[in-house]
Amino acid sequence: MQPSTVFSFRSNASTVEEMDLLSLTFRSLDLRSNKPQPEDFLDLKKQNVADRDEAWKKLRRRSKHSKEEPRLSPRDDSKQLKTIGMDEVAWHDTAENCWVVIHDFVYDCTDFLTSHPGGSDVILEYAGRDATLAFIGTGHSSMARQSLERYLIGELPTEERIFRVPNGVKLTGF
Ligand code: HEM
Repeated sequence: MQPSTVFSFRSNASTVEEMDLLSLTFRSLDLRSNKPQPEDFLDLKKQNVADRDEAWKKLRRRSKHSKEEPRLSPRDDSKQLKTIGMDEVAWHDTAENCWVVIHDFVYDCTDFLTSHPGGSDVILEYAGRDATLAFIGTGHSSMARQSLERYLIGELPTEERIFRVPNGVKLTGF
């Protein structure tokens, strides 16, 4: 029997668009991809709740039959990652010392800041904080997602995670 997991998430999203971005984040994780496809956005723009439900169901069916291996960064699951809490991450919030959290993994992007194609400012805005939604929302390529691995230094403790739980991605209510 699968152990049950309590999943809670608090969000500051107040508009429909923000909520959509939020649910897309979860949805894309549910589909085992870090990046929602353009057609997913089109489907979700539908205002009618019944239409939306149908769109979700279609996406679910697609993910069920997908041959793609489930994978969130990092690739090498056997690598023992250091556990780093948000209280520690928060101290690294400057251009000289810049950590961000994406999908519950902690990245030190200090050396990458000046070479980031999107500029250093956009990352610095999230220095010492969770940058998952921003990272997904700006539509990074698979190359960009892979390059994250180079900066990986740890992961959040289980109780602080939003996106990953010990038995895999656990998302409900969507
Ligand atoms: C360590 C984390 C990050 C890595 C490794 C990374 C990597 C990259 C890469 C490789 C690109 C080139 C385009 C692509 O391949 O998708 C890119 C573009 C971009 N990134 Fe990031 N990124 C990171 C974090 C962020 C964050 C937190 C934001 C916040 C908003 C952001 C915003 C952007 C934007 C706006 C572009 C587009 C630049 C353009 O096309 O002019 N990135 N990033």
